Amino acid sequence: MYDQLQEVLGNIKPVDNSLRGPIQAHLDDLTKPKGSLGRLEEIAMKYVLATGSDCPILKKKKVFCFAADHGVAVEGVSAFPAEVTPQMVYNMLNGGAAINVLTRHAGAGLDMVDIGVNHDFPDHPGLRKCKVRKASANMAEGAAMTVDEALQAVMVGIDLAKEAYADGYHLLATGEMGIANTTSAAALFAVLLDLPVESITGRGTGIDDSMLEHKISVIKRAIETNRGSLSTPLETLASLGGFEIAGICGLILGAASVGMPVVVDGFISSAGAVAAMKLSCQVSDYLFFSHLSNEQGHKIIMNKLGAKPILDLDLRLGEGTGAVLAMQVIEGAIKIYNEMATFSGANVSERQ
Ligand SMILES: Cc1cc2ncn([C@H]3O[C@H](COP(=O)(O)O)[C@@H](O)[C@H]3O)c2cc1C
Ligand SMILES: O=C(O)c1cccnc1
Repeated sequence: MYDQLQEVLGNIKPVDNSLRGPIQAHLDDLTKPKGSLGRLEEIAMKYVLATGSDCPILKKKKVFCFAADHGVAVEGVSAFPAEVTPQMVYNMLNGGAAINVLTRHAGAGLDMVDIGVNHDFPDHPGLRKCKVRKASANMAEGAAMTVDEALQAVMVGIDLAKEAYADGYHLLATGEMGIANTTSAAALFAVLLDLPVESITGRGTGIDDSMLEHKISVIKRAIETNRGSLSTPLETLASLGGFEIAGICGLILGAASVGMPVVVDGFISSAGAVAAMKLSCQVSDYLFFSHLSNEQGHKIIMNKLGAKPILDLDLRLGEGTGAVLAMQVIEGAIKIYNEMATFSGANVSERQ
């Protein structure tokens, strides 16, 4: 499996920056003052570079919402019990969660992925059964996953991205559900981005001051406990991550390896993205960060990555909710690129 991952990493190519000039010339030729569509123009530039096509297509889009349980939940780091993870997966399969409403609104597909929930789900057309194990282990007492399990979860994400590409999807988004996963995400940021734990640990589902202090101490203990196995990004992901975060990392790598852009949701999905960025320095060319999460530290993380999230709506939910909203902004940017009239008179069909 390690060889398969290396092959995928080898297939992630830097975008062709020689296309920047012609793309900018087209944006400047659109019937508007130069630069007046602001970030929409940056987004169009990024999407066109990522796909490498002067006539970009953005029609089929899908959110993959990865669900998993976390052993560290027993430390009392979330405002909700672990049982909420499978309950929310059922809610999502029944169409009643926030992500269902927003994917319907956006005309996007939604696949739920059980990659590590501590529950046996019946078959359901909206559920991908890809469980690696029923919950990660408590990272405060040892590695959350073995390296082999983390690799398996990364490969699940890679395979789903490649399958979506083969099915004709143009844009993917990440989402997640897993009680206590802001604890894992914060631990990963602290180690992978060398940031102080206090600066990137937030209230998640809404914990109070004393629980926040406790959460910070649990994360510090997890980092100390796993100190001997944090030397590579994959080892760090295994020691401190979770199955859904590893799956998100894989989805990003798989999509980038076939030249398909991915929208990264909030705080937790960003941890999967950081792991992917540590495994491949080219992958960021294919990533859109959907929104600035209201979770403490996300701004510090975005600044450290030099990333400019598309939206800032004080969201702090996850599931892929910000990502699917941002997909619609990206769609607007691509319609602008493809459909506006130009000063020089060239229209889309002529460019085709
Ligand atoms: C009902 C409910 C729906 C959710 N949807 C996403 N999350 C979000 O909250 C969790 C992370 O926060 P923490 O680390 O504090 O547990 C994740 O499941 C995340 O997706 C939810 C949480 C709850 C309770
Ligand atoms: O931004 C997120 O992904 C997030 C923040 C808080 C709780 N759950 C998810």
